[in-house]
Amino acid sequence: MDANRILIIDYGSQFTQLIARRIREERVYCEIHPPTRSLEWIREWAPKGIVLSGGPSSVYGEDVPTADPQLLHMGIPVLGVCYGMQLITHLEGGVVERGRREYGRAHVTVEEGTGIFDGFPAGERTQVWMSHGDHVVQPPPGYRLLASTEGLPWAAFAANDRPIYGVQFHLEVAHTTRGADMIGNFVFRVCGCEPTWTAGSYIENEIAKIRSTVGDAQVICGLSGGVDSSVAASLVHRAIGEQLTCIFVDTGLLRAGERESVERTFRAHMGIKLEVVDASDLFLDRLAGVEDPEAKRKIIGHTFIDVFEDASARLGGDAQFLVQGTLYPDVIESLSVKGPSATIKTHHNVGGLKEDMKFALIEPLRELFKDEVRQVGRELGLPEEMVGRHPFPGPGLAIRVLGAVDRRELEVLRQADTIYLEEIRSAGLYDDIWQAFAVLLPVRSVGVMGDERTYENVCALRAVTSRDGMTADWYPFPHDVLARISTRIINEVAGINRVCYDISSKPPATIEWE
Ligand SMILES: Nc1ncnc2c1ncn2[C@@H]1O[C@H](COP(=O)(O)OP(=O)(O)OP(=O)(O)O)[C@@H](O)[C@H]1O
Ligand SMILES: O=c1[nH]c(=O)c2[nH+]cn([C@@H]3O[C@H](COP(=O)(O)O)[C@@H](O)[C@H]3O)c2[nH]1
Ligand SMILES: NC(=O)CC[C@H](N)C(=O)O
Ligand SMILES: [Mg+2]
Repeated sequence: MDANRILIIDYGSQFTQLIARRIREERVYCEIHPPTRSLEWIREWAPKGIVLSGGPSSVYGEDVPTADPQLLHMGIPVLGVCYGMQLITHLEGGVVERGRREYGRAHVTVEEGTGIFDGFPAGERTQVWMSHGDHVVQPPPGYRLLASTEGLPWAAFAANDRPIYGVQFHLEVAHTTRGADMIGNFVFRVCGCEPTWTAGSYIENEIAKIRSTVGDAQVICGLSGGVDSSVAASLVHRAIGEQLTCIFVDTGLLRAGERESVERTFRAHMGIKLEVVDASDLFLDRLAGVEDPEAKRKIIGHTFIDVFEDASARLGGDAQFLVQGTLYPDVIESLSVKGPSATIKTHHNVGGLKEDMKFALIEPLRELFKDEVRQVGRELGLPEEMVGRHPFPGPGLAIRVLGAVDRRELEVLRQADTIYLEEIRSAGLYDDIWQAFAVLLPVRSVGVMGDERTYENVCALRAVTSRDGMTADWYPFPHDVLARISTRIINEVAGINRVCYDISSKPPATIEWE
């Protein structure tokens, strides 16, 4: 286990994940946990430093998340960001006041170039990003000023006798120009971490963990052909070899030709036992008439597990473990166990699991972001055609045919999606885009084709750029490419007479429509 690790306590800020990203970019391992973790738990976890995130609450509010005041006296360095700084102030006897809301760009002047400002000359003015309504008016006794802005006398402070720091601004966002320097200073200079967190060290740790968990039991892996499950399978295979069998489920919700292409690539590159199960009737029957997106997701999650249990019994083995390619964002967005962040949607492989499932889960990528998984995949020697694939969600086309799903609509969407991706590839844009897909809307519009009136479905196209799927922006296609895609879909796909392009970012939208 990596001894160089930082604990992030999540007070519910939309930027908490970014703090984790920035720390990992410095090659230091970190995890996000809720404010309810006890001091004993923290001592056991043994972080070299603790970051208290921002959050929507006010320290004087009722029932607001807090911390044990002893947290600041454990001998572990602490950095409070925004709400985190206000909380330190409150716990240590300073004063926080409401008023003077400030959002966006500001400039701090560094008073003292030490600690997190190491290497900043005193008097340096640097751009930061603010998002707060409360602020520190009087620091706790024994704290001194590190930085201020024109309107904000206490923009950053430090305790005199302990490595405790607070910043009112968000050093984790890209708009804080020297935020990475400040985070680097905290983890290396203040906490004394080493930059040991690499894909290679991660693989070694995980292999050891998997071996000791599994022993000589049989293991199955839900393999979708996507990046995450391929990397997970390859990692587990390295750990336990022939004890692993992969199961690819044809859900009836896959894209055109997907089953064949996954089988082909996997058999060519992986050398792992593979079972292909056709469960399309089961999935489609259970989904018949179901309109609500969350209900659809839960049915799909349960059905996956039923199919895995069935396949495991048929294979004669009593597999005790199920490997899934679950990632950190799946977990963060599905559950609120990690803290006060809200449930956005139930990813089929997390919140959608059956309660009485007979497998124990092995999820070696559960703490990683997508781009980190790609790095691990490259390190494991997987081909670029697997590692560079756009993500495709387990619930597949069921969350892209909006509302109730049937075979006819799935087929219409499949045709549109194929054309869309063909054109993206032939324009050479596949690798510039993080994820692209078509959505079939349950809306019909009037058109005219060859002098005949048509009354058919609308198709929406989505393409986004992103780094880890947590935030995303719409992709600015060249207009001629959009024009070609639209013409081809309307001309070639019976059932669609209008094409729209989705220009929403995440947040406030999400990448998928359901
Ligand atoms: N058709 C499928 N057959 C078997 N398992 C599946 C299938 N689809 C999804 N899964 C399981 O659900 C997990 C989560 O799916 P998800 O789409 O997030 O990951 P992925 O498919 O492995 O990678 P990617 O995000 O690149 O598509 C997968 O890692 C896999 O374990
Ligand atoms: O395996 C999955 N099971 C799911 O239930 C699921 N829901 C969304 N996604 C994928 O996750 C990323 C973020 O999607 P959203 O912005 O729509 O939440 C995007 O890449 C989505 O395609 C899923 N993947
Ligand atoms: N982003 C934050 O952490 C905000 C903290 C606090 N609620 C404020 O408005 O000042
Ligand atoms: Mg997938």
